[in-house]
Amino acid sequence: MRILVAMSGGVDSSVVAGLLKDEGHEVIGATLQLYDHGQATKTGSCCAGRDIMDARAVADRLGIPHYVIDAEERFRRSVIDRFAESYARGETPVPCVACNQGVKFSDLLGMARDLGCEAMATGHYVRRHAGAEGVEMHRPVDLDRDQSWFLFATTSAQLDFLRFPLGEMPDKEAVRAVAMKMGLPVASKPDSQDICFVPQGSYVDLVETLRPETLEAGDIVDATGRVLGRHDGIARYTIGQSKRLGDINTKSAGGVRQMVTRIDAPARRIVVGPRDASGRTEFRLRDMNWLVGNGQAGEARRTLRCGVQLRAREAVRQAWVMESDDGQAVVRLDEPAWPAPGQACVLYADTRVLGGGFIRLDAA
Ligand SMILES: Nc1ncnc2c1ncn2[C@@H]1O[C@H](COP(=O)(O)OP(=O)(O)OP(=O)(O)O)[C@@H](O)[C@H]1O
Repeated sequence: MRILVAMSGGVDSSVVAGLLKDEGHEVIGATLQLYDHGQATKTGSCCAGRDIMDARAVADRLGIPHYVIDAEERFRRSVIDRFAESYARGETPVPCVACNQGVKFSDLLGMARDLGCEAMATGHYVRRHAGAEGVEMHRPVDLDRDQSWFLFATTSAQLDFLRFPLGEMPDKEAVRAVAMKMGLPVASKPDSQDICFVPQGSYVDLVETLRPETLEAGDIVDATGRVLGRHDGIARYTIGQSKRLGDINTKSAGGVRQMVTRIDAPARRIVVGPRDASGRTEFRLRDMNWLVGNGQAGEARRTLRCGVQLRAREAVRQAWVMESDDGQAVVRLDEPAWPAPGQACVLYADTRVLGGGFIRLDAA
């Protein structure tokens, strides 16, 4: 079949292109130019200028056509700006979900269809296979590389069209070995970093440029509003954090350890509370995407007993999840946890992704 491969210039998607070519498919490579390469001098990021050249070199080596698509404006609006705005609301954003939905699985997927492709493949580590109800999404074999949490918003229609050949790979070494065997020029290239558009760990600089108020100092208060100390910008904090609280925790040596329980963005305040008393068992999800049940009009709303994962690298917790109005859901955890608004809550049944949504802690 004719298949478009989303090529980042990294090892993973290069191997995907090679594997599909070897299987006899008509492979077309496409790389998104996601931001200004004049400013993007970092290495190891998925979208720096160097990576476009790498993707082209791999395509040449494989003898496949390769397109470069200017998605800079789209990426800036739907990923980078929203990332900063989310911090300004006191949230902890997940930009990779916005990128998958707002760029890769929209613009690029549309281009694949326009080119007459029957599928689009990426180097994401996730498995997709046919089940009784239709196509299912599962965690990959290599759980260390699991990207299913970042892909929860993939719709059933998108999933139908997508392919993730690396989901069955045992580990990254095996992927590199394939790259080596195929003679791909990127076989030894370092892995990309967590957030492609920020240099190593300094998302704060970017957020400060776009929304300076999120890095202004403010008060750290307890639940009653009593001032306990000062912070250096709400964008540096997330719910459940106990670092960066100054001497609040050392002062109370012998006392109860404090952690962030709420980020009050309008008042620029960080609210803290004792760990054991501040967890919550109930919260809401917005923008739900369901990959289970048909959800047609007239069907009963979904109520699931399942596992939920509240952060990218966190253990699964047991919960009830009840579908509610307007694409929302209510989560009721067995044990208290510290969900952060803006993060994803992904629903699992063993390895299968049942759906997910974004955490909201406000009452609405
Ligand atoms: N700039 C881009 N253009 C086209 N596709 C991309 C781009 N960046 C990422 N992708 C696609 O999304 C997948 C997952 O991206 P991610 O940033 O997680 O990269 P990765 O897991 O390090 O993979 P790789 O080794 O291919 O960079 C990639 O394997 C690729 O298929």
